[in-house]
Amino acid sequence: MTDSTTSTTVLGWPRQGPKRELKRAIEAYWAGRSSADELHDIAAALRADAWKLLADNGIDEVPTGDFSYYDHVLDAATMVGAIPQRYRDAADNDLDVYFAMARGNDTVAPLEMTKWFDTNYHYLVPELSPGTTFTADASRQLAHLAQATAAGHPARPVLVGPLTFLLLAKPAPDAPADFDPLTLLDPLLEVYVEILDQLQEAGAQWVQLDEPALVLDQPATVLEAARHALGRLGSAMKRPQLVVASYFDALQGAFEVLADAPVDGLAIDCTVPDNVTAILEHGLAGKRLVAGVIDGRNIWAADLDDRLTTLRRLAERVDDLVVGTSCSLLHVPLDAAKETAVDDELRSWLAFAREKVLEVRTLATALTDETAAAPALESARNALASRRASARTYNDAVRARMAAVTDADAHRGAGYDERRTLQQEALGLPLLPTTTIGSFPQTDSLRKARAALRRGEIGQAAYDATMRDEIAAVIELQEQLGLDVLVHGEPERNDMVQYFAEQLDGYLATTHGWVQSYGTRCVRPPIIFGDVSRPEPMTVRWWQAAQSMTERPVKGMLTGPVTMLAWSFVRDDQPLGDTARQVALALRDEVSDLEAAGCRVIQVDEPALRETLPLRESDRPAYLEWATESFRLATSSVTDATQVHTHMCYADFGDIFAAIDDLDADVISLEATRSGMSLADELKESGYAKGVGPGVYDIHSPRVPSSEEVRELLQKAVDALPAQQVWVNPDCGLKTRRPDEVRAALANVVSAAAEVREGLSARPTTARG
Ligand SMILES: Nc1nc2c(c(=O)[nH]1)N[C@@H](CNc1ccc(C(=O)N[C@@H](CCC(=O)N[C@@H](CCC(=O)N[C@@H](CCC(=O)O)C(=O)O)C(=O)O)C(=O)O)cc1)CN2
Ligand code: MET
Ligand SMILES: [Zn+2]
Repeated sequence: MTDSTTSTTVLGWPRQGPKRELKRAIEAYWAGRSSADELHDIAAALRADAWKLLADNGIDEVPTGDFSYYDHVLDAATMVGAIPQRYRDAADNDLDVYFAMARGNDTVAPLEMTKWFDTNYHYLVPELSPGTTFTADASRQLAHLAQATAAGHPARPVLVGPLTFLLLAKPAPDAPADFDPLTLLDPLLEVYVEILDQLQEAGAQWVQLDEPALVLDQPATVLEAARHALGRLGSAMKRPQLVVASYFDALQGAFEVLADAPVDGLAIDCTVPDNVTAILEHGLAGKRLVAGVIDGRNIWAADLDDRLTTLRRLAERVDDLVVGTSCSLLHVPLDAAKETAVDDELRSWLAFAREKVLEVRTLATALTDETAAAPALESARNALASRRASARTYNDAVRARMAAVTDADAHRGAGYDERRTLQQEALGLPLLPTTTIGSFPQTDSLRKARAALRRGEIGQAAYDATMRDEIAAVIELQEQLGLDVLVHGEPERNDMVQYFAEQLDGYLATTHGWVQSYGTRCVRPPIIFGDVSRPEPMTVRWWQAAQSMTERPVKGMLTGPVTMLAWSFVRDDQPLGDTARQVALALRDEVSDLEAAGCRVIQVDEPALRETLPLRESDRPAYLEWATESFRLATSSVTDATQVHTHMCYADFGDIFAAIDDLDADVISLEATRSGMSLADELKESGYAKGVGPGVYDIHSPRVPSSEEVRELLQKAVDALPAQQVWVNPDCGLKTRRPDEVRAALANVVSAAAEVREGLSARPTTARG
């Protein structure tokens, strides 16, 4: 960096590669089709390409160590030696121990996985206990740093910070339940000190410590711990300069802690106006500011004039200004220019990771030399003007319909008890009814058929026939297994959000826009660019096909409005609640059409309801209001005898039981296995009184649970809850599992349900059917 130009960086970068090469390499290693060395080579080449792309596009300092084989929180756990003994015993080399923690193996279940703040990225929850001894292992960080340095890139290792690490961790199974991981702060800090020493020794000028947990509502004790932690790291004898990064929301009280800390820089999310105000008001006491003015989480080309104004104001207040992204670009796809199926006008509105790098560069250039940046600023201005003026974002019919929505539209006719009676009459289900969450394995042959259709190698009729065959096989399997409420298996879906987005107006699906969701699993979040409506039925023919093959009820299967938003890139030009209502009305049409076709059980999945909950408590009531209302708007057109199901997975449901109740769904299935069915007690305490299926089969692991394991979990559920309330189902859909795993696991689920049912009928007082 020279004095005359403003420096640039990004807080992190997508890991999968332009063609998801990392995914393929890791899955090949898992399948025994390639060696660890082959995996390491492919990964190293992807890192080299990524850093070169950054450097070629004017990024001065590249992030390193954020490139993970599975998850950066798991990497942090490994780095500090927080590896529970059962994983050390479960494999004979470090890489396989790592993957055992991530996804389990034949001998051990994986760590719990949950959402990274309010994103669709998932991390593995570190397990800590009073006996945890931290040990430093910076080998990964050192190797990546050495690789970048050798390639000539100024590099900045990125580490999950010690506070966020502890705040995201949970007590190990053998720890006292009230054990607070924060009590381990001091020993953990000593390990960080050691790692910082090693990184400095290896030539790192700067290290980035990610502390996004500081944007959550934290009690004074945690802010005090933050002060203490940064004090300790800041006073380390030998260390690189430290930049502490926070993102996703306003820092509020934590701002002062950071501004006062004896560290050298702060990376602050400057897409949050409160954060900019705090910097302008209080300054940063001489620290470097990595100003995160480019949104790392959405895909709209930025208003560069507006961003430049912000940067100029910041530049007056801080001495050392670096232009950057608000967070890691992990959450956006790589390259909008690759979306050649999108017309030029629409594509000009988009900025994926590569385009965001160019925006960062343009802003930095403009700060010192506006003439040099003028052409880029001008083209950004044009793109923005074209989007703002476009008729494609506006639909009169949708607007008129939104305006006509009444309160009654968002409410069922009768109350739950009355509906329950009518539904039981219509469906005649046994006690502890068994069902699945919707998807059956997405096999290679299904994906190949879809790819062939896309390439024009087969026609629509042949494709549909393949899907019908699959539906027939899935229906037959469920009948053989003895499940009570069946599903068609979702073979036709590439993804539960993208599939619907492709059929809705106002939505744009991408071809190459992959974003990591967890481990090697990726999604292509579609883009809501305009008013949303449903031109024609989306699922009815698949449901009809399935129902024509069986006497048992088949669930209609849709993705709910909140999840459609949460797993898409959303408009930034209208309130989220308005977009949610538009999607809800489109889904309402589908719900009505399913019911008209004879469907009596309709599931509308809302797995993203919890993750979309604003990080700050003060923003939550308004969100929950529009979120629950839009779900009810989507589902309330049906008669009382039609059973509405919903489903949610991997979340702490504790803080949203009231909202779950507000959805007024007749039955909800929830993930519960990895937390050992502690959910059942929480449900009991909450007083939740509608149908509920706490999951008894962890579908995120290839492990097949034994019938005994399932029975124990289910027994816990019926011990806590009235049996007539309880449904039996896996934690989530089965699309990521292999057919043989699914058959074996579901057989155990069904037999466990039968055993528990039998046990209950031996004690008739607890089981009124
Ligand atoms: N959007 C979303 N978010 C979610 C979930 C979800 O289901 N959807 N579930 C939770 C967990 N997240 C998940 C995310 C992804 C996957 C997943 O299985 N993803 C698949 C891709 C799914 C997909 O889009 N499939 C397409 C494209 C498949 C593909 O890779 N095709 C090949 C070619 C086909 C071939 O020859 O194999 C290609 O395009 O290169 C299809 O089936 O049509 C993967 O990573 O492998 C599962 C769970 C939370 N968040
Ligand atoms: C991530 S929630 C998934 C729900 C969906 N119906 C499925 O089974 O795949
Ligand atoms: Zn799920």
